[in-house]
Amino acid sequence: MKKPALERPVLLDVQDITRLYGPAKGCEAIDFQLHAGEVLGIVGESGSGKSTLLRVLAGLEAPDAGRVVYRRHAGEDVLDRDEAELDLYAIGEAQRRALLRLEWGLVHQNPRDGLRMGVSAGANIGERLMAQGQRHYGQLRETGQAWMRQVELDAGRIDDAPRTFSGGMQQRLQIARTLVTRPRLVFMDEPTGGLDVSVQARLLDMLRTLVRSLGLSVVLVTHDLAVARLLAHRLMVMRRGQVVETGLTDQILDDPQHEYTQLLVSSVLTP
Ligand SMILES: Nc1ncnc2c1ncn2[C@@H]1O[C@H](COP(=O)(O)OP(=O)(O)OP(=O)(O)O)[C@@H](O)[C@H]1O
Repeated sequence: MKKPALERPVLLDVQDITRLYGPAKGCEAIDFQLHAGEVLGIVGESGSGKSTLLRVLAGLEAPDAGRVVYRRHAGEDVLDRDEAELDLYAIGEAQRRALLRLEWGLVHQNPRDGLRMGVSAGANIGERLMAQGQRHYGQLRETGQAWMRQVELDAGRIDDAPRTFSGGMQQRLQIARTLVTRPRLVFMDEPTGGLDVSVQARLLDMLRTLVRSLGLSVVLVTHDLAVARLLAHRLMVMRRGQVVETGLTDQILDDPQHEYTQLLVSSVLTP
């Protein structure tokens, strides 16, 4: 049987991260650890600092203070102990970019930010594999089609450009493009935001299946508590740049302790 996530090794160690644009604007003194195979949901109302924190964690924006440490070989064969820990903003820009390309994945809210709209769906999926060194055209195409089926897209449209796809289809393609390389760590920013409710529900269902079957380690930002409930093992509630409460998802949503969390939860339950 699989170990519960909290007993597994730490993959990401976030230490006292601060990135402020002004008082209470951004994120302040954030500390947490993400374990391998765990989905951590960061929730809070608009402007609470979720996306700022995610950008810092995902290597896109340096913090004013604090460290983001990635334990690369957590739980696996450690071949190179020297490289077991990477301090995200102490390593060079080139190494950070390589990490993002080869070992991490990022799903943006808007698929346009994560896809190349003018090249084919197949090329979008194949590109990250090629960055990992795969060159065999037939295999890239086969993997592309297999992933299109996995995210419930018509594999016959592999040569079509994503700009000819609907918003929901584009988001599926972005997910396929991100997951095809089997990233060890995935960041998601409102992955179902901006879509129709019915499209959202199907996408969420698919995401949940993928997250479970691949045993993904995910940091998920969402303002939608239903999304958090369905995907996350653990939640971190943010308000005005600070964490006000953390805990197991069911505990937080069924028995919120902080006044702000109580308000968030009750605002969803009250019609
Ligand atoms: N690049 C920036 N320059 C100046 N202020 C910023 C910048 N990015 C974010 N902010 C401010 O920081 C605060 C937190 O924004 P952030 O986008 O992190 O919140 P959020 O919780 O993700 O909200 P939303 O769900 O609306 O995206 C907001 O007041 C925002 O205006």
